[in-house]
Amino acid sequence: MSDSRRRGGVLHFTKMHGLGNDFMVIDAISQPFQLPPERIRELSDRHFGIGFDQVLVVEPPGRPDVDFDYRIFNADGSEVEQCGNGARCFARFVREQRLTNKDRIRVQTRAGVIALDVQRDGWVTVNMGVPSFEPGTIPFKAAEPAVTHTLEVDGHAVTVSVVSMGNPHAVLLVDSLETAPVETLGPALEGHPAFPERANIGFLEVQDRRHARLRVHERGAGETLACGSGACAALVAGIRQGRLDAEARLELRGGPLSLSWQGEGAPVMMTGPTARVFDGRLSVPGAKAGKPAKSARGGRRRRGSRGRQRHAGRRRGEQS
Ligand SMILES: N[C@@H](CCC[C@H](N)C(=O)O)C(=O)O
Repeated sequence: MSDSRRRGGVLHFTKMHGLGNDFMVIDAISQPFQLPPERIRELSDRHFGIGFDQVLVVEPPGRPDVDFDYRIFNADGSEVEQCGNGARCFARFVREQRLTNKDRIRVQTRAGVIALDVQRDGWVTVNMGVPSFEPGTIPFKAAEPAVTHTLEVDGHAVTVSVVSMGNPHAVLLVDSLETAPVETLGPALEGHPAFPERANIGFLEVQDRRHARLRVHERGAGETLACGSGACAALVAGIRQGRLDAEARLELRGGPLSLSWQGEGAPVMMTGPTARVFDGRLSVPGAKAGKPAKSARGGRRRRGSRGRQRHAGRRRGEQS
């Protein structure tokens, strides 16, 4: 390890994206990681910072049956449970950094363990876990689970399907993505009192039983070009409303994802591409003074122990 890295003054990162949902990816196994929420907010800025929707952090495993711990921070600095597009980039990153050579990688998120399968063509299939419709799990304020719920927003009734993919989602069926009020209804529903921990809001236009289009206003990031967990939530909502088959292709603003869900109790499978954009170095003068970011749930997370050394092999600009 170089002197500057030992001093903790430089943070190495990699910029990646999954269908334009973009990330600052940090190897926190071979270097210390401390970015306070206000610094994440600054760095996420597309004019004054690096520009990203989420920060993804690779940590040593906290338990023996997983390969890594996977932490996620939204552009607003909040720590969250799940990021599907990020999970695919995570798999590519740990392999290219030679942190593992496995084709199947098990990672611990705040929402549980997910499995990442690297395909021969470089695409990654993620087992995103079993969706939950229990209001308390999402969390969502309702007496009992239902396929749809009605919320009031500015005096208007809005019908949503709510689902937890580890993180909270609401999905609205719309006639057209072009006229869907994503910019106004997205933020209004994200902060609706029925979602005590806010929510990601998907607008789903079903084309036929195996094809749909989706825009997502993400909690803590605004509208993004794609949201993997949002696509999973939209598939599940479309199936439960009788509009989609068990396997479907969802077209997001940044490109398509292939998804499948075999029904109640089964996990959602998501397959899509990843892209590595560039490697960078960041000066972090206050690194040692930083505190762990406040989570979207309001708690603070324990730092994992630092164990393994990385054998760095940096490559640039490769996309698959
Ligand atoms: N872009 C992600 C989701 C990231 C977290 C989300 N904004 C939240 O707050 O739950 C994805 O691809 O799933």
